[in-house]
Order: sequence, then structure tokens, then C-alpha cells
Amino acid sequence: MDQDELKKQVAEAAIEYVEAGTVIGVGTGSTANFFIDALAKIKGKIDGTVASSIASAERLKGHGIPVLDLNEVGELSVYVDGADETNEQLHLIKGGGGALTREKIVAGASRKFVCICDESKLVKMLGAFPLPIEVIPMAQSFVARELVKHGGMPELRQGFTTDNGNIILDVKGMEIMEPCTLESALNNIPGIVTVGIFANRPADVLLLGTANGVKTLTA
Ligand SMILES: O=C(CO)[C@H](O)[C@H](O)COP(=O)(O)O
Repeated sequence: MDQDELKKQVAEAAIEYVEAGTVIGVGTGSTANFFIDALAKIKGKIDGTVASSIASAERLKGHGIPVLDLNEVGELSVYVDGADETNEQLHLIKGGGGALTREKIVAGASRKFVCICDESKLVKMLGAFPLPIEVIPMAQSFVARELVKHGGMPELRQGFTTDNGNIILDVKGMEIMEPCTLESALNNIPGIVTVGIFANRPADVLLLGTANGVKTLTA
């Protein structure tokens, strides 16, 4: 099975976590896109979705799936999204697609976070994938200097603006031994909007696509 087939397999498995008659959160990226395509087949079962990016909202609407404003709905029953890395504690690195801020908001507004990944994303220690950080543009240089003090090598994601009008710094060289502590520390740097570490609110369920089928890990 190639990576796309593994992504499709977990995306389809996540349909089991969709609760009838509720509004659900939908993530961003190629794995989330497979989930959106699978969701289209059962769209009559749900009351609507909240999307974590403009791209996902467009894909959902293209399937005729209602997309609602988070401010118009209460708690979401479940949030389904991919990740760039996960450890066995279901701490994640996210933001490879640049949607990390809205992803963290929608995950936070959901009772359950189901993460869907192919097996290449499971790591012992987070940090081989450059850590995405959304930053207010005027703070770029200051934040970059602060990140160097934390042992990172920040690089501006060229030609990219987030859905919120900000920039992304991708930070190489971070050995993330204590994900919760580092997430909180980086969150305290003025100018950082969102850190791509999802540890203080980890996933609740990880569906991992493997050549031997879907494995389920829980936090
Ligand atoms: O965090 C994300 C987007 O901001 C994605 O979930 C992450 O980049 C994984 O993407 P893919 O499913 O394409 O491998």
C-alpha cells in the first residue's frame, strides 16, 4: 500500500467516530481531504461542520456539506484531522499545511479529537519535522531570535500567508523532549500566534494506517 492508500484507509475508519445529529470539526491536509470525501457519503447524518481552513471549507461545500461559523454553534462532538508527527502519548506536530491556528481552535472546541495518520508519522520524539509556528508579521525577527535561544533554526515559509494574514516560521533542530512544557514556553513569546505542538490538548484517539490495517491508540 502506498502512503495515499494508508491515508484513505484511516480517513474512512474515522467515519465511525461521526455522531449522528451533531456538528463536527474537520481538519486540513491530504488525509483530512480523504476524510471529507468519505464524509460526503454520509452527509445527511450530520447537522454540519466547522472547517479549520478556507481550503477545507471549499472542499466541504463542493460536496454539498454545510459549513458553519464556530461562533454560531456550541461544542463540537468530534474533530477529525491529520498530523505531521505523533508520539505514542498522542502529542502532535501540526501545521505542515499552515492551518495550525484554526486547527488548534477547532480541536479545543471539540469533545473528542480523532487524529488520522499513516504510520510514517509515528515517532519516538517529536521534532524531526520542522516545527511550524504562526507569527504576526511585524514580530518575525524578534520571534526568530527568541527561537534561536530555544535551540531552533527558524526559516520563513516563503510566499505563504495563513488564512489569518500571518507568516509561518518553520523551526528545524528542535528536540522536543517535553512537548507540554515547550508548547507553553513558546506560547509566551510575544508575536507568536500559535505553536504547532499540540500537547496540552493532545489527540484523544489516534487512527494509524499501517500495511496490516488500522491501529487504534488512545491517550
Ligand atoms: O497540520 C496540518 C495542516 O496544517 C495537517 O494535518 C498536516 O500537515 C498533515 O497533512 P497531510 O494529511 O497532508 O499529511
